[in-house]
Amino acid sequence: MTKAITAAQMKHYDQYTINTIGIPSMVLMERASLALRDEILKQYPQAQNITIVAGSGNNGGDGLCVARLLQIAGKHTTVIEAGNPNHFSEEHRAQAKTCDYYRIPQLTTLDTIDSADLLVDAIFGIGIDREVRDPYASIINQMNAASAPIIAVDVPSGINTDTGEVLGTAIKADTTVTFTFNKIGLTTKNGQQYAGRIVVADDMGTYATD
Ligand SMILES: NC(=O)C1=CN([C@@H]2O[C@H](COP(=O)(O)OP(=O)(O)OC[C@H]3O[C@@H](n4cnc5c(N)ncnc54)[C@H](O)[C@@H]3O)[C@@H](O)[C@H]2O)[C@H](O)CC1
Ligand SMILES: [K+]
Repeated sequence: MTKAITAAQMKHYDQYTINTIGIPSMVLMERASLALRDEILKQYPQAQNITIVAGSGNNGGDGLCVARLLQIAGKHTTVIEAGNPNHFSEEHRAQAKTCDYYRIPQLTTLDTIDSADLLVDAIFGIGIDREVRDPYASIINQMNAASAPIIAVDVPSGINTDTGEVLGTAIKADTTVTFTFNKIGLTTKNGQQYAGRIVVADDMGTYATD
C-alpha cells in the first residue's frame, strides 16, 4: 500500500524543498510535467489533438508546461485558460509566456473540449479550498460530457484532496497522475471513482522525508 498524504503535508514538503533546500518551484513544475508527459505518451499514444484546461494556479502551470512538452513530442496541443488572468500564479504566468514562444494557442473559448482526442484536467490540484462554481462548474461538466478521455493533473478538479468528497462538481478522470505521494482523498471510495487509474509520479524532486 503506497503512502498517502494530505494537501497540507504536500504543501509542507514543497515549501521545504523550495525555501529551505533551494530547488526552485519551476524545476519541480518541469519535473512534474515531464512525468505527466511520459504517462500521456505511454497511455494515450494515439492522441494527436490534446486540449489542456488550466486553472489560474500551479496546477494550471503544470498544464501549460505539459502542453509545451507534448508539442515538442509532436502532438497538437491547445490550452484553454479557465482561470482569471489577474489571479495567475507567478509560475503559471511564466509557463504561459513560454507557451507564447511555442505558439501554443491559449484560448478562453471551449469548443476544443468537444473536438479533442484527449483532455488534460489542470484546473485545480491540492489548492482547491471551496465549492466549485461557474465558470469552472460548467467547464467541468462539459469536459465530463465530452467523448475524449480525461487525464487529471495531481487531483481530479473538484475533489477534496484530503476527504475525496466532491466539492459541488468534479472531473471524472480515466487516469490521475498525482505527484510525490498518493493523496488521502484518492484512497477513499469516492476519490477512487473520480480519479480512475492512479499513477504516483514519485521522482520529481520534492524532498519528502519528515
Ligand atoms: N511537488 C509537487 O507536488 C508540485 C506540485 N505542483 C502543482 O501545484 C498544484 C498546487 O498549486 P496551487 O497554485 O497551490 O493551487 P491549485 O492550482 O490547485 O489551485 C489554483 C487556485 O485556485 C483557487 N481556488 C481554489 N479552490 C477554488 C474554487 N473552488 N473555485 C475557484 N478557485 C479556486 C485558489 O486560489 C488556488 O490558488 C499541485 O496540485 C500541482 O499540480 C507544482 O507544479 C510544483 C510541484
Ligand atoms: K486537476
